[in-house]
Amino acid sequence: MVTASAPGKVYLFGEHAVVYGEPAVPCAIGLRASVTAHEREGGLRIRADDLSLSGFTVEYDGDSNNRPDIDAPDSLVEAAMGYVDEAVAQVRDAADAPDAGFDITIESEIPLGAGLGSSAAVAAAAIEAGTRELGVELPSEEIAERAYQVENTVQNGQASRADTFCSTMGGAVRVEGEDCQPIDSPDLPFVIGYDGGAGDTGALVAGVRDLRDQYDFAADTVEAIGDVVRRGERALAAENVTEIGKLMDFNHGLLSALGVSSRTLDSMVWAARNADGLGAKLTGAGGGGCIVALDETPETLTALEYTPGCEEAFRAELDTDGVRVETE
Ligand SMILES: Nc1ncnc2c1ncn2[C@@H]1O[C@H](COP(=O)(O)OP(=O)(O)O)[C@@H](O)[C@H]1O
Ligand SMILES: C[C@@](O)(CCOP(=O)(O)O)CC(=O)O
Ligand SMILES: [Mg+2]
Repeated sequence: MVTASAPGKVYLFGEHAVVYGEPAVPCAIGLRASVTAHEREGGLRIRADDLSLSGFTVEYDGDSNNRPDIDAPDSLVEAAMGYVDEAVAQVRDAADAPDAGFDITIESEIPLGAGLGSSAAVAAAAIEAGTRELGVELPSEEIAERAYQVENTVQNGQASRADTFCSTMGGAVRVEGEDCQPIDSPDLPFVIGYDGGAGDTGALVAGVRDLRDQYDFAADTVEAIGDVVRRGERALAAENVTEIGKLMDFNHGLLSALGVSSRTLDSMVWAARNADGLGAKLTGAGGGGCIVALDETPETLTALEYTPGCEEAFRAELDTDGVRVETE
């Protein structure tokens, strides 16, 4: 039996635009997902008590015609189980063990569908745990690449390597197309606001793609996000936190223009701005979930706690530890 864990992340800059080849800078944070894999005689049994479908436990054999019998719409169940299914497919492929069966248990501190990269963390941790359980040790680059394949399949061929590379490597990273690099970052005073909601990553990515196809100015907006990221990288290298904050504000405006913000995400961003934080933006796919702000003082955290629609506000730190084996 092997347990592996991987961190969630916030996007300092560049989500959505990264899907179209612009650069992005996500940063791993100290909230983790843990996956335990135990080899069994064929089939798959998955226990995922943190999964938001009313804490169900499912048992099924991995046959797509034989879905778990639970009281939730099929599309929701399929989207929810997709990441684990695909991660197990990657494990079987990597270990050249097409018939390997597993008991998988997932425990996670990362809110689901909230822009903190729970899917990437679950995928990376599941691939590490599953392959180790079969006696195969993958280099971290391969775990990242296989976790990306998981996201790309579940998001219908519309994913970037940003979340999965960040979760696998830890720390701050820069991703542009296939070019993925760890980068230096000062300790940034992240404050996260969470509205208790979730967005559907695949649908939000598809919405931006449609806008981009329909309007030149939407395509220009995606490119403008790329420009913000390039300026952001320079600010990060210069450890100019004030400039990083200003660019985060700009990045949020552009994401809003692309239709991926929401009333509560906007309220939380404005609460952070009114509290004189250094900058704030939604993180991840959007639609609902989390914003990330920068503030060294307690003001933003307090303001978010009093913002209608904000369910939880907390500080987070850059976590330099990527995917790791916890017990073997
Ligand atoms: N604790 C968990 N247990 C099982 N699956 C999980 C867990 N956390 C995340 N997942 C998977 O990740 C999906 C959410 O990923 P996504 O929509 O990309 O949002 P995000 O990555 O922003 O959290 C869930 O539907 C589920 O498939
Ligand atoms: C919108 C996107 O750029 C990030 C999605 O992040 P998350 O799954 O919401 O944490 C999609 C991607 O890069 O695959
Ligand atoms: Mg995700």
